[in-house]
Amino acid sequence: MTDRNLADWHNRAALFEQEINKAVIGLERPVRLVTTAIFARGHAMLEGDVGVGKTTLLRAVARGIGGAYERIEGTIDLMPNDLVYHTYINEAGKPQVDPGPILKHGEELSTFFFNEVNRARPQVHSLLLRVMAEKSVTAFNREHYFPHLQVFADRNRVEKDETFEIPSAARDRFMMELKIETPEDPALQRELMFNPRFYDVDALIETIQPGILPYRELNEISRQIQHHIQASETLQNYALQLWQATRFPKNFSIALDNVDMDRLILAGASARGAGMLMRAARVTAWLNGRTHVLPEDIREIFHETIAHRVFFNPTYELRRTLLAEQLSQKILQQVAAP
Ligand SMILES: Nc1ncnc2c1ncn2[C@@H]1O[C@H](COP(=O)(O)OP(=O)(O)OP(=O)(O)O)[C@@H](O)[C@H]1O
Repeated sequence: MTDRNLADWHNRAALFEQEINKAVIGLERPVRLVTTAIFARGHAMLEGDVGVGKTTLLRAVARGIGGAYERIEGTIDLMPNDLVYHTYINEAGKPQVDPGPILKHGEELSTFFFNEVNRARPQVHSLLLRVMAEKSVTAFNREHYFPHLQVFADRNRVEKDETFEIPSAARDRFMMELKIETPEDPALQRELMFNPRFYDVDALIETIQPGILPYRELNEISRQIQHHIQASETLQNYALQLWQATRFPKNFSIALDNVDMDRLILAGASARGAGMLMRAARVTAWLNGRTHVLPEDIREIFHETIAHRVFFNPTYELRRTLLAEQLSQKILQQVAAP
């Protein structure tokens, strides 16, 4: 792949973001983060209330990259097999087995949206984990591969009844956790409320130019970006310090109000998490038009790639969202950028 190719992909990425921002409004930052995850080939957890545009965003993404899109609802009675196949009585009155949402598009599956993932049972989470990590499942006596698959999940954060928290290991496999919120700008709120364009999602998605980022080429372009975008030794030292600060915040004089810093952290970010931080930072540098990562590229994606990997003592877990935000902020404040 040549520099010209990368430059061409850079233009395509800009067009892609522009098109997605036509379908969902006021979500420029989440759209940038999702674009980053796409080029870093990472899965993402979306956090947001109902009806804030998550499905619209992901359908727009699927149209922008091409390939097949599937969405599944997490429910308490969902079984792992429901993802793989479904059985029913066909018109001839005979039992029939059809491939389920994961299998039915084969290698064309590019975007899989697991809505309300915390309503599904742990057995379902473990299947999802395997699909995310290995991009394959075993079914009908053979292995099925999904080399272009990217998983997006959404966690219902309003209702906690009958929910199953995603285990730490599963959360670590998500490259990012990002917030999707209703825009605060009154002009955008007026648009969403009164412009009929936003009432019909199917028509809205149709307006997006299809296949701007051909999904079959994303793995290769992602590899090229990781090789092409440099991280100097000084930058590496900075990134290492940030990682250490998630493990031993006290060593960096990080203190949060009303928190015993000796007890806050059960485990800091994993090595996988630290690697994902740099993968995302390289893509951010590339999207920002650079050939070298700068501290600001890391800072741009630090919270979304790292906060969900830091495990708090159970006494602090209840206040996780707030504490995680404060911790990220303090780390970025206290670790001196070169
Ligand atoms: N920021 C936004 N930009 C464009 N449309 C939006 C936005 N927020 C909400 N909508 C509109 O609100 C409706 C619901 O959006 P959508 O189905 O994408 O939400 P959701 O977050 O996936 O909700 P749920 O979790 O209930 O499925 C759609 O008609 C969508 O066009």
